[in-house]
Amino acid sequence: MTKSLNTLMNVEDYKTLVDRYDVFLFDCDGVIWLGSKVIPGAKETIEYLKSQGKKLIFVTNNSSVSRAKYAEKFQKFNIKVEEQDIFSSAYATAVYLKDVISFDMSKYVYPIGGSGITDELRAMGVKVLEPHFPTIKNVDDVQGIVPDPSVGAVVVGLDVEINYSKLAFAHINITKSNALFIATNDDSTLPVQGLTFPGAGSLLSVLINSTSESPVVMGKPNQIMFDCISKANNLDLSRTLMIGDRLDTDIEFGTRAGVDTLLVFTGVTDRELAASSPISFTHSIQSLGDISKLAQ
Ligand SMILES: O=C(O)[C@H](O)[C@H](O)COP(=O)(O)O
Ligand SMILES: [Mg+2]
Repeated sequence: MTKSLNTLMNVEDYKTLVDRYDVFLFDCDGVIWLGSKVIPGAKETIEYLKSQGKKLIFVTNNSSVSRAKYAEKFQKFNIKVEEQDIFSSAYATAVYLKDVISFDMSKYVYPIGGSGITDELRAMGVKVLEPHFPTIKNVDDVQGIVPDPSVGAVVVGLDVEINYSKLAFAHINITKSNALFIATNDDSTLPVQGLTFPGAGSLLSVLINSTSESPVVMGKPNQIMFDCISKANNLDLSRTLMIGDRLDTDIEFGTRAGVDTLLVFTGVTDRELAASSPISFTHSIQSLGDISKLAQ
């Protein structure tokens, strides 16, 4: 017997949902947008929830840009979101280094990923290493990549410009410089318009395999992300809802935090996967945009 998807079907269901919660935690990729395309109705739903006095917080595992750049991305869709209401895995990484493990700030972090990691680390006073190794063109050049004792941590996130030199430098510092091995997130895939591509977790698997080390992972479903949110917001967990498209990150994140969850089918999860997965969720809905029917 396949499990019930508890799908919200009509405006009565949507109204009951909206009245039930005061705080809405939104995943971004696959819920609000797919790459550069906003999900139809998502903007209107966000505006409707704001008009109802709800607290909206955005929680993304995507470390490619900073919270400030995400606020600009929302603005591009004409959605006004304050930077302090956006929590990303890159920000959680910076908090972890500075406030959780008291990272040796005389050391550098070597980042594999987008500007989000560099910007958030630097904003927290963490030094970021500018790559100074050769981009190697053949296997004989690889000895030009040597451990750098000033590297105290390697941080790995989604990097659309990944290459062997970056992986080799990260590998040699994790294995020879005793550098901490940290991942912003380990999502296996990245949802784009109707497709999925290799995610941060798939890139990460190269280094997990080569170093035989397991990274400390910052993003959903891990506690550090929720600690960042609850430190900045006084949440009533019984009136908080986590909305996401991925079962093993978003839904698991909400469940571990003790809040209800709403699964959407506009990202990486379809009904078949949801029905067969052992991961349970409180409600499901085809799209976040459906809730905007309450505004009509
Ligand atoms: O590969 C990745 O990094 C993830 O697919 C992507 O970042 C997920 O972002 P989210 O759905 O948490 O906004
Ligand atoms: Mg997502």
